[in-house]
Amino acid sequence: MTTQQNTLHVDLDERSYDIVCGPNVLEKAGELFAPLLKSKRVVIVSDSNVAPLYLDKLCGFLEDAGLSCESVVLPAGEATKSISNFEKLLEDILAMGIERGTSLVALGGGVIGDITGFAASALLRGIDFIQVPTTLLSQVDSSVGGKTGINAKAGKNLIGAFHQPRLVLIDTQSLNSLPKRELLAGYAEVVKYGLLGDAEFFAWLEENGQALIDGDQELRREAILKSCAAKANVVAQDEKEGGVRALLNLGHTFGHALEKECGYGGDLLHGEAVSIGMVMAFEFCAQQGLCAPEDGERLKKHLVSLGMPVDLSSLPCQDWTAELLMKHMMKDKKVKDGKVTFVLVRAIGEAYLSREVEDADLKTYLDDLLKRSKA
Ligand SMILES: NC(=O)c1ccc[n+]([C@@H]2O[C@H](COP(=O)([O-])OP(=O)(O)OC[C@H]3O[C@@H](n4cnc5c(N)ncnc54)[C@H](O)[C@@H]3O)[C@@H](O)[C@H]2O)c1
Ligand SMILES: O=C(O)C(=O)C[C@@H](O)[C@H](O)[C@H](O)COP(=O)(O)O
Ligand SMILES: [Zn+2]
Repeated sequence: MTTQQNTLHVDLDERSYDIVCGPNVLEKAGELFAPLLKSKRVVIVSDSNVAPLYLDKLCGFLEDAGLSCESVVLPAGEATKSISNFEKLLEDILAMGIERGTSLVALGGGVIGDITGFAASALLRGIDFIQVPTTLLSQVDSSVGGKTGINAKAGKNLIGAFHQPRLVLIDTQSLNSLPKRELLAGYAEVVKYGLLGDAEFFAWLEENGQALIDGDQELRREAILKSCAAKANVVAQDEKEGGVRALLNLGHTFGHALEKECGYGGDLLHGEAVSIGMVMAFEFCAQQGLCAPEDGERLKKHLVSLGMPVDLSSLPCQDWTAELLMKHMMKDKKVKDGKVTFVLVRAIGEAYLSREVEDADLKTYLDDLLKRSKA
């Protein structure tokens, strides 16, 4: 069995950690976790889809290395990132009688990573956790960087903490069981790295995206490593999003507003919202004369060629208005003195932050978009 593995490093002083990526690296969980743990005890948090596939395997590898393994399994899906599920998760873990040396392990996608990391940040005033991401989205984005949290009635990810993992273990083989819709949703965050600062990577994705989605293991590994390296570099410069880290939010101010409006029940996945949100960012910039319209068209063409959503017309949730979406955008964590910080684009590979967007211009764009999507 191949275990060709690569290691990247997230450089954050005493909170630094490795990202270990490769096929079948799950088998190495015991030897990789053991030196990092403060005690031999780990609690694995997973979801109802992932647990039947990988929980026993992971536990087995940990037990082979002399570690003890308990688990909590949450329902699958975005709705799990709620205050009530968070409360239940904390109570369930506390009922196990954990100590400060106990570590949590997030085994699953971004939902499990986000809620588990947040639980780790809060339990006993902070315990360690390890990320074992099993979706493309979580392998290229959510497992790295320490943003943890849950959704609130007011909006997406509004309750949380920065809490870095001790290790990210990416077994690229786990993507073989991932449904195609989820793979494509994760691919949106891969495309994001090209758009925000690496036009060459975007061109590489235009060339290789289809084969990657179709299952080429080597291309997947390359794209995951490239994405993680880009994210690690940004996070090392700006751990708590005082500046440059906000670029990782390209497409998210629009995307999170759409997610909030669709509810968190699976009608619109996070990555799908990001796909549409990035196209909206390019369209808005083209309308404002900030970016050539051809760049947005090129982006759309690539996303459409893979079967990804690029506009609102296909979505089952359709009750939105420009005012409603703008109200949701005002809940964005990048709002300062009542103004949203937007991630805008000059071209593919050239994103920048702006607080100059006028409400009237945004409303004109959204009104026009909504009219087009209902036509
Ligand atoms: N913290 C961050 O920096 C960050 C970054 C990006 C996204 N996010 C968050 O991540 C979440 C989305 O993550 P996601 O797209 O991974 O969704 P997810 O965690 O809901 O996983 C998607 C679906 O795939 C299933 N699944 C996971 N791994 C599988 C596998 N290997 N085989 C079969 N099924 C599998 C899950 O059970 C779920 O049904 C959102 O809440 C988003 O806000 C956070
Ligand atoms: O890590 C970051 O920083 C990101 O913005 C990555 C995003 O892909 C991710 O969706 C993140 O959770 C959004 O952050 P938020 O602060 O807008 O909730
Ligand atoms: Zn995202």
